[in-house]
Amino acid sequence: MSYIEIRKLRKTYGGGKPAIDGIDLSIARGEFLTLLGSSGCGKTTTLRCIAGLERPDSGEILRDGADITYDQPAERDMRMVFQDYALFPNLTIADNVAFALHLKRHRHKYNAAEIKRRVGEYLDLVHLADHGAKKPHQLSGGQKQRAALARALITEPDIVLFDEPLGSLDANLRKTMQVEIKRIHRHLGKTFIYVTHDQEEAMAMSDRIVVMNGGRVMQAASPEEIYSAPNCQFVARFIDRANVVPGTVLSAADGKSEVQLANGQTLRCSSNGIAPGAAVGVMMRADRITIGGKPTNGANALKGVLGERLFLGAKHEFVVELGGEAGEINVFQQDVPDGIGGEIEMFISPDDVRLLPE
Ligand SMILES: Nc1ncnc2c1ncn2[C@@H]1O[C@H](COP(=O)(O)OP(=O)(O)OP(=O)(O)O)[C@@H](O)[C@H]1O
Repeated sequence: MSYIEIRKLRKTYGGGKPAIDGIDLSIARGEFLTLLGSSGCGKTTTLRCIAGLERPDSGEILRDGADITYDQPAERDMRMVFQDYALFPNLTIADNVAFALHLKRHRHKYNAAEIKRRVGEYLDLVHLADHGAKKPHQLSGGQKQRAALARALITEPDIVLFDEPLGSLDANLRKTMQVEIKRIHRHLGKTFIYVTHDQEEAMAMSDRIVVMNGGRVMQAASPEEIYSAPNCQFVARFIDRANVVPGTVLSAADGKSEVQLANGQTLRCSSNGIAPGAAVGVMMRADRITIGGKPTNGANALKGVLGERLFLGAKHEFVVELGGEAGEINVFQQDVPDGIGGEIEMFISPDDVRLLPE
């Protein structure tokens, strides 16, 4: 039995379409789980139902097998970290962090000396030891989010919920805070449930990612699996904009297939259980395709016309026109091949060609 079990959770606001439409999820104790999807897909609603801030219409949420679906938020031993920090502007950072320890349900556990010691410990954990006496307006965005994190962690909740906590920080600070949150997760070993629309952030931080769309779970798997073995075209495209070219399966035997792309070229790949004759999306990650050079043993060859080149720093992104209904694909490569505007040859291993059902 997993730690948190969510079954057929549904929530509709007003009379419209369901915000979440039958969410099933199992979450292990100590896991770092990320709900990932574009705006409006139901991530925040799912998180708020787990926190008890929203009442689902139906379905259930179990914790260690006990039904907590309609428990009050304060009874859940969970704390939430929000994008806008929600710090009290008139209190010092130390008093903000200490705040929860003064609440009725925690008050009996701590005397003044213990509160001071704990506040010091948690300010230290988030690298704010020297900022306890300041007011929130004297801190940067990243420091405010660290203070909010310390405030959430100080009561040692079993589950910490994050709703786009880094959404208002610039790109560099986001990266630093991602590393910090990951470090704190490893250090504390608590269950972290994290919401973001940023797939890079989800990939970098999570033990497991739940890709959501239209109020439903599309795939729940490790970042590696979501990246290399998406279960549908939506997930493939959502994660790092995979190339998905229309094609038809020509043959399938012994787990191996041949697929014809919409421009007539054929590729070898694994069959992924899809029968001959089926229309499929053929996924090829941009970083698994090589333009030019010598093919490795058994690689597929593919022809196209080399188009735009975008310099991305560590690599280039090339747009290659495959022709006909096959459209364009993107290829990541460090070096710049000859022949922009001309026909080129590309190579991809059969293991890197994945068939996805229509
Ligand atoms: N309080 C509310 N009243 C009415 N509709 C709501 C409310 N909260 C969310 N919704 C709607 O429910 C759907 C899911 O919203 P939700 O906030 O869960 O999505 P999200 O994936 O977290 O999106 P975002 O990243 O934009 O926050 C959306 O269509 C949204 O407009």
